[in-house]
Amino acid sequence: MERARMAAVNEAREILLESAPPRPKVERIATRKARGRITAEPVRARLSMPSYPASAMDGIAVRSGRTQTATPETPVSLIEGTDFVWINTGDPLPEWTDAVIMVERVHIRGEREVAVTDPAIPFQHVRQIGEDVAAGETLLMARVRIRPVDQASLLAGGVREVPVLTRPRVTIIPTGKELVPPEIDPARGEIIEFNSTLLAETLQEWGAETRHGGIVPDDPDQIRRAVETALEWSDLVIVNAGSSKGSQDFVPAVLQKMGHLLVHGVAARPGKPTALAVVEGKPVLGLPGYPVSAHLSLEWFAKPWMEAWQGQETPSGESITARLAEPVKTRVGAEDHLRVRVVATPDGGWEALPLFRGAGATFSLSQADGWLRVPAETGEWKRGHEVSVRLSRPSSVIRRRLWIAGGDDPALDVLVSAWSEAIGRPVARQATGEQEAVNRWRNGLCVGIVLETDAGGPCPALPDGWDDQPATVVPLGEREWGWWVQKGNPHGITGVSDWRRSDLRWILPPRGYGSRLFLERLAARAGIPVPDACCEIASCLKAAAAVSGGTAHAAWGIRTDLPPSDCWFLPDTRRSLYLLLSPAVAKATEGQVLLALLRDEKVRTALMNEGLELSMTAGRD
Ligand SMILES: Nc1nc2c(c(=O)[nH]1)N[C@H]1C(S)=C(S)[C@@H](COP(=O)(O)OP(=O)(O)OC[C@H]3O[C@@H](n4cnc5c(N)ncnc54)[C@H](O)[C@@H]3O)O[C@H]1N2
Ligand code: MOO
Repeated sequence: MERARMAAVNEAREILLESAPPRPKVERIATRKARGRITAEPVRARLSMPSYPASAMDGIAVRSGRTQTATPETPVSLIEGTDFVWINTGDPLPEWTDAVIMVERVHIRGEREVAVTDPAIPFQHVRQIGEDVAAGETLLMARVRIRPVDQASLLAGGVREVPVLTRPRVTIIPTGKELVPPEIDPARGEIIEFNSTLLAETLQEWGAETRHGGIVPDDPDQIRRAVETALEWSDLVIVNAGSSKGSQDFVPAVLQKMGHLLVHGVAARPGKPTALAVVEGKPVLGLPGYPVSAHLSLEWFAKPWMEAWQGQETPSGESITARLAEPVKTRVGAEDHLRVRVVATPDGGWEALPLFRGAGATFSLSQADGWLRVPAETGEWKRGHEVSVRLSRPSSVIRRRLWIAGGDDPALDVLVSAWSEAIGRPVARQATGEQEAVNRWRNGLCVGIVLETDAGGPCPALPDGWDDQPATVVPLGEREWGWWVQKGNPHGITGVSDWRRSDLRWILPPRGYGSRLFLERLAARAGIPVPDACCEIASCLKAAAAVSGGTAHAAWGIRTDLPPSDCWFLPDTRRSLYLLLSPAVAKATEGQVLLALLRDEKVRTALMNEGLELSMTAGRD
């Protein structure tokens, strides 16, 4: 097989557009169904609007000349039928009249007689024929994306059908023997097939018509047949997964045989194993299987191709300038695309927090606020470096969002969600270590932090707020902490004393987290070193899931009913949770609403169902 070149993303995009240029056709469709479609040619009005001289006000239609001498001192008397007729907004003007006087300025004199005290100007309050739209006027130019206001003006001009570009037809073929449709719960070794939904819905947002080509196993003949079938209907075909170097990755070779493989591999992470081909003059994109890689690759190649089809850009997210909350390290030689969460800073700026980089992390795509592109030649950016972030959510939504930082506790999602609903503002929770939470608080990057202490112990030290006032401390309640082990506790784990054993793997909270500091103190007291964690995980649900899958024998976490049923919880200790609210927010309505929610029976029950044993004083000052 001839080896296709590894190309820079920009270069690969140009090769694709040159080798498989889009060929849109024209169709006429009902104006009423044309929202979002692109005009194929200029569209002219067929009719004038209004099509007759119409009254713009409720009142009387008159001959303006009859009213010229009217003043408050010398009113002019008018007789119905001869000098005026009553008329309503939108009514046609009788031919012998040329002006309308509003009813508020008309003085009733008798049953058929009125008086006016101001002269009417010719054509006052009269909408002329074609005043809005004149027949023959160009209402829309070619290559305009039709909006509801455009549909209205087309219909006003009598244009019931409009010539538009056909929508590009795209078939998506997911490949992989491990894939099962989303309707089926996967068995071990199976994966829910969700990429085709991600790709199809995104393409539809950009204006494509999509079809699902059905899940195809990793078999060159079946992939080839699926592509052949798809090409009969489609303008563009996407084959998803099987584009890398595994023993089952047949897509590039199949495309090479069917047509011309233009590019295999782009200098970008994620998204590297992208294959671009032309078959029967149509583009066929082999997108990587990982969802983040597929999502990015779709943006790099399918989007510009669709933009070329439509002759215009697809509306896309804003770009902002943010400071990095952490240093970023990447390998030079390929551009990197990082998902980031964005936090508004008190000085009106933005901070960007890079998220987990795994290309399989679908959830982080949904959590992210935007993308950070690190150029191929950049290896490192320091904390505080100014970067450009392309947002995937409106900046106005991000700016209004309130943050709570601190250890991970799924019960808090109940509270945060109820709070967000009650105040009509987005609220987000960020799992961080204790020190990091306090730092974020001091820098005004969060309105509250959650800290834990020994049950019954004193309140946590009160860090000063960034406005140097003490925090409002809200005791939330107690939590049972312990070890998540495999069902039946086959390794007879009892707790910290087992840290001496060499046959066990442990998942511990990350360094600096309150729960980790607690374990470190426990170990020091018992004179045992903290073991090397096989992994450090902040989320107790993720930690328990990893234990159930056999990654580790035990994970430290809180009791909750949510983890997988094939895990057991061994209770160990009780810890208290405190919410520290910023002085400004505690005093404001937002804070008062939060305290009221903590007294609300429904919210209290929901929190207790999540395993948080609420303090009697939670929410009371
Ligand atoms: N030895 C190497 N291994 C890998 C390389 C490499 O260069 N050398 N590249 C890695 C990179 S980078 C990527 S990205 C992946 C992409 O590989 P494929 O395109 O061959 O995709 P698969 O291996 O078939 O799948 C990856 C992953 O994604 C899941 N998947 C696939 N399709 C779907 C779908 N429709 N919905 C949901 N999830 C899907 C699949 O089950 C796998 O878990 O290769 C690396 N390997
Ligand atoms: O390039 Mo792959 O797309 O990182 O995961």
